[in-house]
This record gives sequence, structure tokens and C-alpha cells, in this order.
Amino acid sequence: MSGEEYAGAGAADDGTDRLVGPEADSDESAVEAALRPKELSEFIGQPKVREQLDLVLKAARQRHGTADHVLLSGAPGLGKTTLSMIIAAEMGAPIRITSGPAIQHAGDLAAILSSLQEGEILFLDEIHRMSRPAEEMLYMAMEDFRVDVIVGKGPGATAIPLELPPFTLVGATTRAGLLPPPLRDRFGFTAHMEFYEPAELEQVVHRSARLLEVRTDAEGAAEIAGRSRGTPRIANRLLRRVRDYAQVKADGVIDREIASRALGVYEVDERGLDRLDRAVLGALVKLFGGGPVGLSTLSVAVGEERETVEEVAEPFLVREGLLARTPRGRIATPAAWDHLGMARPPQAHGRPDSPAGPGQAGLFGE
Ligand SMILES: Nc1ncnc2c1ncn2[C@@H]1O[C@H](COP(=O)(O)OP(=O)(O)OP(=O)(O)O)[C@@H](O)[C@H]1O
Repeated sequence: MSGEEYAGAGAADDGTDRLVGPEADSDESAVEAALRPKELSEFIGQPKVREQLDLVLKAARQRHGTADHVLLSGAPGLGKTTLSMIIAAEMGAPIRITSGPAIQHAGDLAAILSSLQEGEILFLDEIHRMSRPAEEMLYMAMEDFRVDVIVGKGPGATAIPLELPPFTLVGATTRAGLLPPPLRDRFGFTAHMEFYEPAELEQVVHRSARLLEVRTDAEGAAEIAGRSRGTPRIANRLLRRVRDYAQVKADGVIDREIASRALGVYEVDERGLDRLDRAVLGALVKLFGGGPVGLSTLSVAVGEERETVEEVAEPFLVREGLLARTPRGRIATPAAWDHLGMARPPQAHGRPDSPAGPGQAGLFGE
């Protein structure tokens, strides 16, 4: 990968506002809200989660009670917020939405909990980022529907018990492993959301196209789905960009040709890699013969911060089996050469998990 091929990368690619980034863009909430499925039967994919959740909710409704607390874990953009809203809708209950980082003090949580109505759904996004005192208050609230509010400070402080109405906590996390076991154990039902299959994403694209009143044929939807990195949020975002292209450059109808040309303009390739992903992979293969190479060296080569390469580009490349992290550094797998349209070096043939090129140490001594 040469400098010209990736000129100016550092300016825009700090990981925010990428077309293929899994996090929501700042201005995306209104359009996302319009595209959210409202009922469990409309929710595409995740068949196990749907089946299990359906049972949990039906049983709670039959008992005229509140549903058990639910923990949703999985990568950003897979539908955790959507599912929490569906839980509220299916239970005919109101929903309160907040997030771990917004609750820094136990008092913040006490204020929210004490204002909940009976049966209300409390959606706590990024639950792993809540402060420790708030987390400890939550244990008691989840188990006994009670909190102790501490009044005063020092030796004169007193705990005033406060009864709470029964409620259902829906916690969402991208890092279930970071939750302390006492918190994890208090959820009656834990659902792990998987990345979506291309066929499921095709259904997401068709559904969203219908809601956005865009005409898409089967091949056009498949083309968008194939580049969406297993993530409905990305599928919806790519669909909107392709819609623009179809409107400006063609007759508004999305077919394979239009989808492919549009996403070519936005530099999202047929496997969903963008410029940053390809720069990292290209540097690894072309400059370092496939590695192993240290993260700092690789980052310098593409003109990016270490964190950007490690947290923004690498997870998807690893998931796709194009790059591997080893104790000696990053290596390209043989599939990386294939993806870049280059002939594999002899060492790479038939050794899917091994370094494909000659060993090369990081220049910066990692
Ligand atoms: N199963 C699905 N079927 C159809 N659309 C979906 C599905 N899952 C998610 N979406 C759509 O993808 C977008 C993102 O979903 P959502 O906000 O629920 O993701 P999330 O997992 O909560 O993400 P984050 O962790 O970043 O908050 C929404 O517009 C939603 O409509």
C-alpha cells in the first residue's frame, strides 16, 4: 500500500462517521426510529432469541406480571435498542431509556428507579459502563424492588429504604464479559445477538426500502446486504446512500448494477471493507510481506493512530478471516491476498492460519 493509495486517510478515519461503522451517526436517530420493527414478528433474524423472548413475554403476560429482567449482548447495530422497544410494546408497557455512562452516581439511578411506573421497562444501554455505586444499588433494585437511599454524610448518614414498583430491566452491552457476575446473575434471561446472515440482511433491506418507498430488486438488495458486515444498521445506511445514487444518476430503481456502482463511489467493496480496512490489509501484505508486524508499525504505515487500527479496522478484518493477531504481531491470512486480487506467496498456500510471508519484526520494537 503506497501513500498515494491512502492519501489523507488520517483526516476522516478516526472511526467516527464511517459509512460501515456499526455505531449510530449523530444525526441518524430519526431515520433509525422510522425503520425500527415494532413487533417481535416483524423483527428479522435472531430466530433463537426471538423464540426464547417470545416465551418469556407470553408467560409474563399470562401471569399478569412483569417479565424477568433481560440482558441483551452483542455488537453495536444488531438491534438491542429495537428489541427493548419491542419488549415494551409486547408487554403493553411504557419504556424509559437511559445508559450506563449517564448514571454516574447512585442518586441518578435512585431518581430514575423511584419514578418508574408498575411494569415499566427500564432500558439501560451500555450497562457495563455504569459506576460501581450505581451498580450495587441496581443489584438490590433488581432482586427485591427496593433501594436504600443514603441521606447525609459520614457517621450521621442514614439509609432510608424505598420500595419500588415491579419493573423489567433490559440491559444492553457490547461486552457481556465485563459485567460483574453478581449483576449478570440477576438477569432472568440473557440473549446473545449474533451477526446477521446475508439472506437476513436482504430481508432488512427489502423491508427498509418499502418503508422508504424506494424500489429495489432482489439482486440490488443482495448486493447491499453482502456489503453490510452482518449488521442491520449498516445495511440501512448503505441503502440510503444507494438510494441517493439511484435517484441522482439513474431512474431511482436499485438493481445490482446501481448498488455496486453507488457503493463503489463510497469505497465500500463487495465484502464490506472500506478504505481504512483495505489500507491496513494492503500495508500488511504489500509492505510487510504478510507480517508478522507490530501494531505501531502497521499504524504508522497507514498514517493512523494505533487505537484506530486496533479498534476500528481490525475487528472486522479478524472476523472475516483476513487478518490474525498473534503474539509476534499482525499477520495476513491467505484470504487477504485473494481479497486484494494478488497471487498468494508460496508460504501462504494451504496454511489458512499461518503467516503468509517471511517474518518481519515491528520497526518500533513491540
Ligand atoms: N432484526 C432487525 N430487523 C430489522 N431492522 C433491524 C433489526 N435489528 C436492527 N434493525 C435496524 O437497525 C438499526 C439499529 O438497530 P438498534 O439501534 O436497535 O441497534 P443496537 O444494537 O441497539 O445498537 P447500539 O448498540 O449501537 O445502540 C435500527 O434502525 C433498526 O431498525
